[in-house]
Amino acid sequence: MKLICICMSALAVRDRRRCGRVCRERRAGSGLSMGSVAAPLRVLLDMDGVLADFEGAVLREFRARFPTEPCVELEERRGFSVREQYRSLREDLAAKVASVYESPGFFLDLDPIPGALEAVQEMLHMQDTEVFICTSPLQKYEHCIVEKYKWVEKHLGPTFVERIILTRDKTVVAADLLFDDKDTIQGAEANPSWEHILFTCCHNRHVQLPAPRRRLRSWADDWKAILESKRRQ
Ligand SMILES: Cc1cn([C@H]2C[C@H](O)[C@@H](COP(=O)(O)O)O2)c(=O)[nH]c1=O
Ligand SMILES: [Mg+2]
Repeated sequence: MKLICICMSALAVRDRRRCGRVCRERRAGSGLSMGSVAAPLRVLLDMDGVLADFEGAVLREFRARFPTEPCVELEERRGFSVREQYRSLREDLAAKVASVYESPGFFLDLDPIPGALEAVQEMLHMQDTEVFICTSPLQKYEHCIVEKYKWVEKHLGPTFVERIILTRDKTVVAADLLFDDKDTIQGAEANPSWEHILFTCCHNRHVQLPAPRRRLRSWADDWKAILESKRRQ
């Protein structure tokens, strides 16, 4: 059953969030009460590192363009920023690795993460579930932005393009869940409405998550159980 709160007519983000929580509490209880109806579970999916293989492509293209330079193997990746890890190898390698992911065609040609496209399609067709892609463009955004749109159209179809949220600050987007490979997500909103599920990627494998934070190890892991547990909250 689809959930829409009557009090949601006030479209302010904070109101929508409060409303969602109230509705879920009521769903878990004995039934709906006057003034509220069921609201869908809203899921945000990050793109790079969750749907699209940014890290694999950086390494492959870096090796192709700079075959004599040292590089960082995926097993050696630590920390979100590939640029900073290359800088720690040698200062000038930061600009070289940036030139790889800032090149035209880089974002369009990213391979899908195994199982991601199938999971997204399945999620999209789940009842009481809204799926959006929530992705951050590079600061040097010339090719990145249009290629992210084209990637979604190519791999998920033109209607999914309507579901892209492009923002440098994901904390201000209202949702129930955010699947993202970045271990720390900060922004203007100190208490985002979503629960961040850390999607395992080469650079965050070694991060120890404090309870009650949760991970999804891959798209073969039980993402449906995470959605269902959130619905029950
Ligand atoms: C240096 C560096 C940059 N990125 C970029 C790639 C994307 O433009 C954003 C993250 O996008 P997402 O869809 O929110 O994952 O930052 C990166 O991912 N890793 C890096 O090391
Ligand atoms: Mg990411």
